[in-house]
Amino acid sequence: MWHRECPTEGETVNRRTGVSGGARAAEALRLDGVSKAYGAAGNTVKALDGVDLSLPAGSFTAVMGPSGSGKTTLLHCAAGLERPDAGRVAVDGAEIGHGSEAALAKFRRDRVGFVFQQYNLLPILTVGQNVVLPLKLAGRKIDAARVDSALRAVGLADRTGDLPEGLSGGQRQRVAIARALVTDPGVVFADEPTGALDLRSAGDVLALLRTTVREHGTTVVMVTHDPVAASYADAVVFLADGRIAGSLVDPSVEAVAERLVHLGDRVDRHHRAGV
Ligand SMILES: Nc1ncnc2c1ncn2[C@@H]1O[C@H](COP(=O)(O)OP(=O)(O)OP(=O)(O)O)[C@@H](O)[C@H]1O
Repeated sequence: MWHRECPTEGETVNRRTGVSGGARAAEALRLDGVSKAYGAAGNTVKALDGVDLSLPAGSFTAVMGPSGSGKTTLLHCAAGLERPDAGRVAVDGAEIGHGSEAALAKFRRDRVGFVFQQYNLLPILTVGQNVVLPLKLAGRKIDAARVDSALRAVGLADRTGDLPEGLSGGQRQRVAIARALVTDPGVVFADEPTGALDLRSAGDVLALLRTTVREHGTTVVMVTHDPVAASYADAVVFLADGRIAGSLVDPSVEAVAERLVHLGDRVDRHHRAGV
């Protein structure tokens, strides 16, 4: 979809953990003709309409668009949380198949990380236990050094034994980022990760995501409504009416805001015209 210097095959292999083995694809995420509709026959909403997208490994992409344009549906289909009606999705070179729910769950556990607006930490587990959870669920070896390294990366190594309730919103989101990173996923999907945070904590979380991409070669795809949040990304992909409506590389806040206004105009015109 957009281009920047793309690492060669295998170059990003576990740069974060320094663990060798298992080449990483140069293309972190690929969608070909992905469509998804909701509702019963005769009353369907086309949430995604033939979306093609290709994102390089080690990139930070924001997905933006008017309300109802399909951002969350795109994220869910790309992350294997929902099955598209048509088209193909590949994460880190592996296609999400048409297998069972269990196969889809395994795909998610092995290949993707999630960061949600409301953090989704388990309140009865400590910070360390929350971060270790994806490794446990994936049946992987519980590597204390890996958990420690993920918590150090987000600046919370000294809070391992604390419960989430003792942390601020920004700190909880940083724990959620550590939890997303601990399995070294092909792509981290973040849905409005700063939506519940004050400006300063939001800035910290966005800077952390950007550092993770820059220094560790992680690939991040973030849905946001906020042009300031989007300006932290390498590129913005715009959606309108379930279709890709353009992209912006090295986005400034002003350029993003301007595009959004025009997308809104376009959607209004479509609706007025009954399209
Ligand atoms: N589970 C569902 N059942 C029915 N319709 C749905 C469902 N999920 C999404 N839709 C519809 O699909 C379209 C796209 O929704 P989606 O949530 O992907 O948009 P969005 O861009 O993320 O919106 P927002 O910015 O408001 O969160 C909307 O018209 C929405 O009403």
